[in-house]
Amino acid sequence: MSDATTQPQPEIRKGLVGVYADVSAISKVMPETNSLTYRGYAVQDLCENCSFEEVAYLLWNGELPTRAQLDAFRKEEAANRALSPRLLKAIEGYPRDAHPMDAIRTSVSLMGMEDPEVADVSDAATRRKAMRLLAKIPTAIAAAHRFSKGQAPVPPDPKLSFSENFFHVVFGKVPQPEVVKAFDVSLILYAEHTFNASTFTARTIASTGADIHAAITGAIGALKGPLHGGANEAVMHMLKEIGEPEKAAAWLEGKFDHRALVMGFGHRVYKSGDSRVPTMTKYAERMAEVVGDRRWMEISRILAAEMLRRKNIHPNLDFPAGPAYYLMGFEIPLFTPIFVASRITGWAAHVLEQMADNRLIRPLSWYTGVEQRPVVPLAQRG
Ligand SMILES: CC(=O)SCCNC(=O)CCNC(=O)[C@H](O)C(C)(C)COP(=O)(O)OP(=O)(O)OC[C@H]1O[C@@H](n2cnc3c(N)ncnc32)[C@H](O)[C@@H]1OP(=O)(O)O
Ligand SMILES: O=C([O-])CC(=O)C(=O)O
Repeated sequence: MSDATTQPQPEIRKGLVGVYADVSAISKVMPETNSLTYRGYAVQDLCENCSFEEVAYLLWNGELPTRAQLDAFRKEEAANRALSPRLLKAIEGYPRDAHPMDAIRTSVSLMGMEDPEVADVSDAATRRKAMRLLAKIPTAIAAAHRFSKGQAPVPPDPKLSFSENFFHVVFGKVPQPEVVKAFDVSLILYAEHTFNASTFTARTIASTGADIHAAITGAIGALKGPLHGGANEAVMHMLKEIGEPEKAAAWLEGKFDHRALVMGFGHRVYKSGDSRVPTMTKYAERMAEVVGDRRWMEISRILAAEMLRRKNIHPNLDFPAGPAYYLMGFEIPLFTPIFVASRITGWAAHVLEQMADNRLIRPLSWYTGVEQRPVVPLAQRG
């Protein structure tokens, strides 16, 4: 019998809208004030005063590092950046046209098979594995990207900061400090955001007792979707499709006519503005000045104003991040992998938190299918 024939249907919150699934001490989203804190620090404050490495340390340890703690953290991260020759060879063998998100998902899965502590799900081993993932993910993203273009990978440089090294492994050079700072800020803004879909995926996988590589592989799969992390790529495709500021309003009107989604707008939790957008927009504007191309920010400005006026919908972080990465010189398919390189910090913090006080995540479904019925043997099914 279907559940519906025996009992009244309980309240079902489709998409788990508004459901508190657990407690967490990592970050807090306050939609009523459009604000976000990591371990009690406002994200804007962290962006102006800290490096991405300090924020990674904060997310994993609960406190900002002292100078000595930061030096040790940086040293360990830098020392773990290289990939094994076997992993590099596997990456070289990926299909040339594979999406970089599929490539990094597969690379993280392979890192798990190679990791000497893969089966150890203790807190200490999971922290060491999180560090190895943080360090190796940029190298793996860049290697797949370069192989796909017929270029040799650039070995990571342990003397460079996390953000400098990201540019180094992708392009073979580090841009001016202003560009590196804008990139570092984007990583801080992308690092953590409570129980979003990919983080919840990571926690669900960790709740089964599986290891962090399994959890992060699943999280990357969840992040790829255009309703989540994939939106930063979709935003840039949209801006390029519009092409010129004069065409933005008419283009949007066409979307309204078809009730289509406009990428980079809307959010499950923030309904009156994403806390991270003003900071990211400021740095995207700086990139437009550095590059001397205001077109994308001008189109963005018109879209944001019209979306607000016509639909009362605000942009989310992916909206300014897309053009910022484009202006920094990244190819569009690298945008969501950059999100991975940052969010590994938040994901790992949640995996550790889930493991520290675990209960298997297993909700219920309300059955609405056909009534129970006998199996008709194959010979009698016609
Ligand atoms: C880093 C991140 O992951 S941020 C999210 C990135 N994703 C995107 O930018 C994709 C575009 N946005 C969306 O698809 C949605 O806003 C989501 C998935 C982010 C949030 O979805 P929900 O919380 O389910 O929003 P919900 O569907 O309730 O939206 C309320 C109304 O606004 C509309 N709406 C929401 N976002 C958009 C949008 N981007 N374009 C047009 N209309 C929108 C919905 O259609 C809905 O209208 P209705 O009441 O007439 O049906
Ligand atoms: O919180 C969400 O649902 C999506 C988001 O903004 C993020 O993961 O950064």
